[in-house]
Amino acid sequence: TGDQWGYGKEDGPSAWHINYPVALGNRQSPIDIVPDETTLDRDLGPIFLDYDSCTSINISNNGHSVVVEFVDSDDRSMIRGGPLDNPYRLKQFHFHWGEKGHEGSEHTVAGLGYASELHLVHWNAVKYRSFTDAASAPDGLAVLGIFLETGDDHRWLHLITDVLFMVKYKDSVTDFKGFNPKCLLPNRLHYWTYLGSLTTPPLHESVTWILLKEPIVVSDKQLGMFRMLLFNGEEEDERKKMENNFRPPQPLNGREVRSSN
Ligand SMILES: NS(=O)(=O)c1ccc(S(=O)(=O)c2ccccc2)s1
Ligand SMILES: [Zn+2]
Repeated sequence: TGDQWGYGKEDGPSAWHINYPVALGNRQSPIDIVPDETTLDRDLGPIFLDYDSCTSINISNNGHSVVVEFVDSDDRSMIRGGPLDNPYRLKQFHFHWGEKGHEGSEHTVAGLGYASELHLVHWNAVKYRSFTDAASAPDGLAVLGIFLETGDDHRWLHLITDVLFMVKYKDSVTDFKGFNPKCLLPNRLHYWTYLGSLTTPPLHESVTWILLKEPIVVSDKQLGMFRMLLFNGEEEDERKKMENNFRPPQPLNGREVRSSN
């Protein structure tokens, strides 16, 4: 089946173009954000996150990351404003991270990576009738990216790290209800935005990226819990720690990166 990609030497980002030629496209993600080269756009309004009625369903290990899924059959958890012409529905969030003491974010800022990056994936349910249809449309997805840097314990991240042992193996899933991702936002919602793609196969060029400038702080210990996860399934002999599940920055190809104030 198509899902034979990974982050190793043989199946990693440099090989993805073989099965996913769009990997060599002109609006690929992530990118290096160079703040001095972004365009301050005064017409860019604030983003609004209406997550108060959000309904988380489960948390799972898909062999590439740990994913929390949400009910997206109505407009109960939305992102709107900023660069978006429509409100977009929250579908899932997941993380990317490195190995102990090394970088792990996907986007970089002036060449510097963060320890990890959280992606909240939303889809345009106004224009498209399903997530799948939206996922391959140029204005189908909006991903809110939040950088994680290491420091003190994050007061709410333990709600996630406490259950990671339940999803240690690929294709494991467990109930995860009542989690509101609002608790993972930084204080200020200033952002950069640009048109890009999924950062994993199928690499669809369907994402309006909204990257918050202010990182959240998590502890090394909390981030270390993510590395207890495995890329492989329980039935496999090999035990590969899930870490370094990030794609490196891709060519900007002349794209504009806009900055809210
Ligand atoms: N890292 S990222 O936020 O860019 C990202 C990669 C894959 C997804 S998806 O699982 O939503 C998805 C979306 C469309 C097709 C298949 C999976 S989101
Ligand atoms: Zn991601």
